Amino acid sequence: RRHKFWETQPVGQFKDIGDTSLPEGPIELPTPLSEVKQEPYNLPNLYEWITCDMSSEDMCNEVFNLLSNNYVEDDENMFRFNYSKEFLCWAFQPPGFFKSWHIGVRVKSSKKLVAFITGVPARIRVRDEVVNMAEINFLCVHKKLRSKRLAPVMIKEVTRRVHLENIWQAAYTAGVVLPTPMATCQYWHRSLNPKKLIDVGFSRLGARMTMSRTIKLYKLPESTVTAGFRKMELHDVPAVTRLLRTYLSQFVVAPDFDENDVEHWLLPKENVVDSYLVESPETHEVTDFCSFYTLPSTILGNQNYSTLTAAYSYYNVSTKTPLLQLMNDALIVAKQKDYDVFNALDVMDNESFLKELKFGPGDGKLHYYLYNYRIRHALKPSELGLVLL
Ligand SMILES: COc1cccc(CC(=N)NC(=O)c2cccnc2OC2CCNCC2)c1
Repeated sequence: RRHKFWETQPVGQFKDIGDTSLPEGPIELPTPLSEVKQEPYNLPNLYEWITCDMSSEDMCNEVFNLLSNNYVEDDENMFRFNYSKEFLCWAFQPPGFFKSWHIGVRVKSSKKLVAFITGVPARIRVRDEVVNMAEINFLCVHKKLRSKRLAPVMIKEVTRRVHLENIWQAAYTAGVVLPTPMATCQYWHRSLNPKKLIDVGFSRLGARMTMSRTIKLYKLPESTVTAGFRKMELHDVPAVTRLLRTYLSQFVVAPDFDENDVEHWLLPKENVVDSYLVESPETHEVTDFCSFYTLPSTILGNQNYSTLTAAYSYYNVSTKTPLLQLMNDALIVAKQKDYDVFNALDVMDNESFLKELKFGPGDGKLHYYLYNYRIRHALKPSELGLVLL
């Protein structure tokens, strides 16, 4: 019964791998809006759809609580993502967002929220085509309702609502292999608080290593080293947009950010996203940029700690400061802000600094997917310029 659902969907199928006769691009053509199913898909009897209005505090709380207790855990079920409420409100409401793409499932009787899925609009370039897509994320079914086949109907419903907005492609990631990854990335972790990471079982003491030797190994300077390194501010949006668009143009798949997108996704927001840039002291030109987003994890079953604070590498551009030095300054800032760990994928040019900055490989992979868009060969991570939350 592997992939019974995905075999029915317009995605690259395993049987098509290597079939060079199939053209790159959309798999199915758009249908006239009048032919898109007008009413929601049927849910099992006890459940009903709800469109989640994330501008409502109560709704934000319900979504936060569902995800906090039921969203993605690591392979050993020791940690669970714990996105903050302000992070979720930010993630769901970028420029041009559609409320109808914030989809929940309630129990009819109790009105309890038991499942969720979101889409946000994104212009994503694939080679030289800019495609209007939906970024699908935060698919979550309550632990008690797993294997009731709710996920396929939720995916079909968000697809239907995306089609109603005349959008026919999507991008998503998963820790599992589905038909068919457009890229498969390795994740890496850089310890900032090695003692806590070892205490909670995130890391293990290296062979022939003592704790004090390990703490010394990961020690970072108290302050950043690059002249002109500072937090990004609103007036930097045009310069950062130019820098980012030029940098991302080299990748096969990357967001087509404009100034509105940069203002939303990259302007620093407390406890959500941090962005820094290098402004040349001589010319006042913005030459480099680095950013990370804040995604804590609940530590499941540890007496001394309840939360792992993690920074996730977002978009980084180096044109003058060596990327190694720029990212070391990002580590220094993350340590100053008391993060426990700094995570990164081996996408873009990240491979060039991971080992040297003492990142260790994680125990899993993150697979990237496109919906209704065929890429002839899976991309190398270094060809991918897209980071999803
Ligand atoms: C440490 O706490 C965890 C809690 C849940 C899962 C994992 C492992 C994992 N699955 N990690 C990643 O997917 C990951 C590792 C490095 C960078 N980005 C990542 O995922 C991002 C992007 C995809 N959506 C989730 C966050 C770790």
